[in-house]
Amino acid sequence: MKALHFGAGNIGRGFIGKILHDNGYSVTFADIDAEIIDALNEDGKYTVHIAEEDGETFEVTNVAGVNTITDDDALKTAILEADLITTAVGVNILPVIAKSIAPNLAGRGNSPLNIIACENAILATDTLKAEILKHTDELDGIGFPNSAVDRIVPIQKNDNLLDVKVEPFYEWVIEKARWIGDARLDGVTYVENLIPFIERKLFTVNTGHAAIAYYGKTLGFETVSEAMTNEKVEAFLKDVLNETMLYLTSNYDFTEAQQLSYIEKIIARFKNPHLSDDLDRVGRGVMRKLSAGDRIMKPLIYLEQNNLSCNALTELAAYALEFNNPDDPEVKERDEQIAQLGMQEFLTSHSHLNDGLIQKIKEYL
Ligand SMILES: NC(=O)C1=CN([C@@H]2O[C@H](COP(=O)(O)OP(=O)(O)OC[C@H]3O[C@@H](n4cnc5c(N)ncnc54)[C@H](O)[C@@H]3O)[C@@H](O)[C@H]2O)C=CC1
Ligand SMILES: O=P(O)(O)OC[C@H]1O[C@](O)(CO)[C@@H](O)[C@@H]1O
Repeated sequence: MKALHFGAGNIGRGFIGKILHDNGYSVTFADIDAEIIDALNEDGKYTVHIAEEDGETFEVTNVAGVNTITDDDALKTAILEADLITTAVGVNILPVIAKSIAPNLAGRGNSPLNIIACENAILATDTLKAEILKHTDELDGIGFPNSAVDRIVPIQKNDNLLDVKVEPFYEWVIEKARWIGDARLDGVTYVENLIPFIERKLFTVNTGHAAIAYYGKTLGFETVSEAMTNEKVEAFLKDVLNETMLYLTSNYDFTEAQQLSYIEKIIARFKNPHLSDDLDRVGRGVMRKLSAGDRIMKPLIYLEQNNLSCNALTELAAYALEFNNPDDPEVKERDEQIAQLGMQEFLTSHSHLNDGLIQKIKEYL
């Protein structure tokens, strides 16, 4: 069985690649990073290290690379032969990936193919499919299940370029009804209704992480585990997660007790001393994280509209507006837009906030 995975980065190698390998797939990674692609082709394998006391290591073998900029023919072959295509490139890159995939779908045989976007966004596979449909309508026999992926894999530098250190926990949830074919993946949970799982993950793990990153930076911390030693950071994190719990328990069947237990496990993951995760990585892509459907604004808008408590999320929005990382191009974009439009118009057009909420955020700035 053959899989083609776009994005040979942290999640690609440390999570998706490992699961696919464990399921007997040979995995071809497609990426623009020539160094990584060359290393994959030279070594044909890499090692995944589990970040815990006496953590195990796992060899991921039978891997190869395709350079999406220079290897058109190899990319076409990989798409034609694939039983499964996955991505972990960043949701903003999906339109670019769609352009690489679409023209190569014609000519596939009748064997089942599933295409899955593994990004931190709600229904990212739908986004990818809509982009592919802009270039082709030959999608017969292709499944497009949405999915939710959860495993913390920090940016890292290892002696071997391909090796990757990951936290022990992982969860990959896939929409059952849209999966084509009988061959299911082990290590993956298939569900009828994915939305509650995606939102629970996005508005707990990712909103929580954003709270640590954006508030932790204001206190001078550099990494998540460092920031989590500070009582004020942990208290703020819990306030934020109590508010997203209100959102989640109001919209889905999760009980408060279930959500509190989920939160407790996630806070323990954030405290993992064997992982060094930069606050700058966790806060990256600030325009995306300030957008209306993402981890801060979606629960905030709902809670405010329903007169539910949302002070901590309001404060978090203010920290996100002040987050400073000169290496994040979206920080520059945010600042340019705020300078051009003014804060009021920026939050109205980009984050879809009403005047009352904007006023409350301004009180924290
Ligand atoms: N790192 C983490 O802990 C988690 C990340 N995610 C999500 O997974 C996705 C990837 O994140 P990471 O692996 O951390 O990022 P990363 O930056 O380590 O990897 C992304 C890879 O995509 C490649 N890429 C960029 N443009 C491309 C293109 N046009 N064609 C092919 N490859 C291209 C990059 O060269 C890079 O190797 C993001 O959507 C992120 O939100 C989800 C869960 C956990
Ligand atoms: O990858 P994004 O969406 O920029 O956000 C970083 C977040 O994603 C993760 O990498 C994994 O869920 C978290 O570590 C963090 O909350």
